[in-house]
Amino acid sequence: MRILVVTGTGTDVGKTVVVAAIAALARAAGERVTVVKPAQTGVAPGEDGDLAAVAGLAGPVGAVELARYPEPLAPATAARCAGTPPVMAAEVVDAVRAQDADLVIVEGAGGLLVRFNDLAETLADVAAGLAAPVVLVASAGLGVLNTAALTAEALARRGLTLAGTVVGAYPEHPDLAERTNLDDLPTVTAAPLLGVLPAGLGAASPEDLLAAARCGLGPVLGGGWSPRRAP
Ligand SMILES: Nc1ncnc2c1ncn2[C@@H]1O[C@H](COP(=O)(O)OP(=O)(O)OP(=O)(O)O)[C@@H](O)[C@H]1O
Ligand SMILES: C[C@H](N)[C@H](N)CCCCCC(=O)O
Ligand SMILES: [Mg+2]
Repeated sequence: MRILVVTGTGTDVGKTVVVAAIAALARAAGERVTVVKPAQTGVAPGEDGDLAAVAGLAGPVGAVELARYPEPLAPATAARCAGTPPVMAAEVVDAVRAQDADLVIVEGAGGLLVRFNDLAETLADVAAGLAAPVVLVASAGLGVLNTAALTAEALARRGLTLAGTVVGAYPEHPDLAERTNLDDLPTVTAAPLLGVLPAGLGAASPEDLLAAARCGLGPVLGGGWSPRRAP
């Protein structure tokens, strides 16, 4: 079973779309895919969260959501507000390891060091517990070089592997920063740019999502990149 941890340079940068694109490619290759969302915030009980979005974009996948909090906040804060138990990194690790799938993709909430609980556990602890590589989903525009570099540094400090960066929502008419960022992201993260997905895919059909994934991520996935096998 391969495991991939997906984080972002922030919230709303296209992590869910990138998760769906990777899941669609894996499904098209005949793989059984499960997506794990440790903590879904900002969504009420019964409403569609990120896992429903992934299923709508990528087709049927295994889906595991360990906790849901209605306030649109970091999971630790949202759990405190709700007065319900927070998610612990060890339970995320256990839930991932319990899956019967060829590929398990774990999507964090917001960026890497957003806290799951008041013990200051984050997605970085989950990646460490799983010895899994991390994919960084980056925003496209001015400001991302700093947040991408900070994320890469935080991963390196913890001995975690940054598989590379994917720009989650690239505009049709990029400005100067959006164009030059494609050159600079690999430099400031010391990791490859794995792909670029066009903006607007959140509303795409499964067919269009798969086509965009093949163009925007397929050459990388087909070119030998693969998540490290879990121990
Ligand atoms: N179903 C959808 N229809 C239209 N737009 C969408 C849809 N889902 C996401 N988007 C848009 O795509 C962009 C990226 O959203 P996405 O949910 O992938 O971000 P994220 O990085 O996963 O955020 P989070 O930290 O909340 O998980 C946002 O601008 C969002 O408004
Ligand atoms: C509600 C939102 N869409 C995310 N799920 C949570 C993002 C938390 C970000 C916290 C922060 O970095 O300040
Ligand atoms: Mg998301």
